[in-house]
Amino acid sequence: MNIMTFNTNEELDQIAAGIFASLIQTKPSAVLGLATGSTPIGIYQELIRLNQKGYVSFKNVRTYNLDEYVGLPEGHKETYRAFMDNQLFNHVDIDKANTHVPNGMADDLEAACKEYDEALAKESIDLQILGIGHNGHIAFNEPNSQLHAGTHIVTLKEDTRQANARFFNSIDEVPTHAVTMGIGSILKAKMIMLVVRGKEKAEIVHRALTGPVTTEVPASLLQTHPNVVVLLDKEASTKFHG
Ligand SMILES: N[C@@H]1[C@@H](O)[C@H](O)[C@@H](COP(=O)(O)O)O[C@@H]1O
Repeated sequence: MNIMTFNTNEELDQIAAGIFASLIQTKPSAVLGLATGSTPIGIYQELIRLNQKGYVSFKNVRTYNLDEYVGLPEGHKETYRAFMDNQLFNHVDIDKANTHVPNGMADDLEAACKEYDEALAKESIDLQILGIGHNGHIAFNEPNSQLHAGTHIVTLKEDTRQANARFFNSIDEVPTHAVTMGIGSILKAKMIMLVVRGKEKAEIVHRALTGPVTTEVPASLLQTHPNVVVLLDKEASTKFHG
């Protein structure tokens, strides 16, 4: 596992976006696994800049997002579809038909999960970007005695809802459920980029990457993947330097 620490968020964003850009330059029809949350925003901004300057084109790129809230109405600004449109897709030359976000509004959510898995089964994600939750979750795979391999519906933990409440008017508006890609699909990606920022994540990222591999810390499963690059800001990296 390759762990890199950056003094500034700008440097982290540039290197991370550079890894995406060089993949797309060598493989214009690359398949990207994308994430939401505050962590990837700076990286997406850098990708927008590279796209607008003509260094990289998303014309033939296909994307699959990790997760989506259940029950938010279409167009709600906190749906992960709206997040992706606003933070990346609306600003680059990607064909929206090539962008995929799990459907959290389907009448039959189980069928929608199955459909997402069928689409994923036909693809091979070249590069998957991940953030980490305060409790060690990746996507919305919450700590548990067992984890799911495929796309499934999850009940969000209270601490996850609290952490995400900052994007809503109040905690009561934060959905109680989500649809998430499973750990199996995430680990199938050819390369995984885990990005972690901030001192409040220093402990959990250290535990996930150096502690026991356990479903109680879903990100610890990344230790079993052969090609993970970890990008940390200074504050998130403190436990690695003693
Ligand atoms: N489902 C998302 C995750 O994919 C994300 O990695 C995590 C961390 O979010 P942030 O980057 O805002 O700290 O929270 C959310 O719950």
